[in-house]
Amino acid sequence: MADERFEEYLRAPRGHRPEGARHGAAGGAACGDLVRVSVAVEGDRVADAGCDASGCGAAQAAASAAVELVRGAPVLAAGRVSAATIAGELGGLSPGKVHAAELAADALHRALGAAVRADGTAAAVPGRVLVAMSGGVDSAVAALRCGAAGGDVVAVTLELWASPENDAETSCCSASAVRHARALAHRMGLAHFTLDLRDEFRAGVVEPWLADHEAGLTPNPCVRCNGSVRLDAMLDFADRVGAQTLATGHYARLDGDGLLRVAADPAKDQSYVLAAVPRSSLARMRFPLGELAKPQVRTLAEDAGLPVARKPDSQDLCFLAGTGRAAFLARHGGHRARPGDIVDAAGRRLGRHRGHAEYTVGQRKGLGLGGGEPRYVLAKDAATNTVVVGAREELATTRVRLRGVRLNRPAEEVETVRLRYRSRPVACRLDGDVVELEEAFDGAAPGQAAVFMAGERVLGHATIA
Ligand SMILES: Nc1ncnc2c1ncn2[C@@H]1O[C@H](COP(=O)(O)OP(=O)(O)OP(=O)(O)O)[C@@H](O)[C@H]1O
Repeated sequence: MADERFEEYLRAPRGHRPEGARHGAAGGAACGDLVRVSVAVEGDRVADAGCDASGCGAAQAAASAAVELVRGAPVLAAGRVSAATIAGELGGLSPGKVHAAELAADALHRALGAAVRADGTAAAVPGRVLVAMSGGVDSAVAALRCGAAGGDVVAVTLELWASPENDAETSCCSASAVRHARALAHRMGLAHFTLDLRDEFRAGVVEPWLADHEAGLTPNPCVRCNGSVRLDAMLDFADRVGAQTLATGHYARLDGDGLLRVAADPAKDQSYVLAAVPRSSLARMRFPLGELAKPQVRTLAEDAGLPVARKPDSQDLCFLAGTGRAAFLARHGGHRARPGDIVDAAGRRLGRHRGHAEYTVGQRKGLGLGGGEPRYVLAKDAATNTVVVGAREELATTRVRLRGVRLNRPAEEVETVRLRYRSRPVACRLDGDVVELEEAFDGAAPGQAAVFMAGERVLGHATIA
């Protein structure tokens, strides 16, 4: 029986390209199998689907099975089709051939995500919530909590950046992070969609980050990404699957009047990196972890039997994982590490640096200046390619110039400012594009976000000039 179904799919491949379809591919030279799936979406259904595959018979049969499973189905049902569903449709696959079902699922989900993003429309369904699932424990528990609260949960994962040298787990055929997240969502019984935001992420986050480094700044790409790239894309996608709200695994809270508020667990608080999210977007967002501490989140995951309960937290910028900042700058920015002088505030030459972009204001280690008094980076001058260093006291500042000030409340209401992620708020007075600090702050770095607070509430943000 199993063989019959396999043979039937092999004999009659679903090999056409429907009009208006979006395409997704998986596989390639590295594994010898290539699967392409095409999906056309109208409203909230898969109007038509087709495929073409080359390589082993299993890949061809799996592609046709994937097509058969989604053709005419509601998009949410298509979002539940997993590699296991495809293998099941073929009557089961031997361990050596499961790879074919995984390729077909990857190609299907690339096509499906693109088609729903471009052409999907759905009436808002009360209680439906789109959950941003990265494959980590936080967003998985966010999804659990939405479900426990009666939500009709749909999951989405963004493919933001994939290159072999910084995604150590990238399989031969697909970004493994997306595949993990999909497997987790399916295990939780959720429909899952993949959004390919690689172009937007490169243009809107990575390129500006590279340019800011060249200009001698210390950018915070997460603030920019949340503020204008990934949340926008997911909110738009939420509309297309009938979800009125978007939940994430960020540690933050929302105030009664729609402003952002710090998380109950100060050690995990992420309100700083969400500070640039417009109020209109916040109105549609939910942060189900805002009242929880990380150990509680892990316990909830364990109780639910989630395999990611003990998964370590991500430590670095998502696109830097597995590679160093300097190597990334060199490879992607065409950044030529031009050595230059390390000088003191009076311009005296104290040593050489490897390239100013590799240093950050406030840095002490790695300056290679030998013994003596500890020295800190005070400033970087891209024009003269110098790094200025000095004693710790010289880092201290009480007046910070800003650009791009955005406020949700009058400036007079601002009580404190945070000048770096994870730094504590400093009492201040905001006056136009200058913030006067009531106590000195060490190492305000041009390019970082300044986040204005009143008590626990986030009132606005700017960039340190
Ligand atoms: N690639 C992605 N696709 C979809 N959502 C994402 C993605 N990356 C992050 N998110 C969302 O943003 C939240 C915060 O992202 P962050 O990078 O801080 O993850 P995290 O704290 O490691 O969370 P997690 O444990 O869920 O990975 C995540 O919990 C998730 O909701």
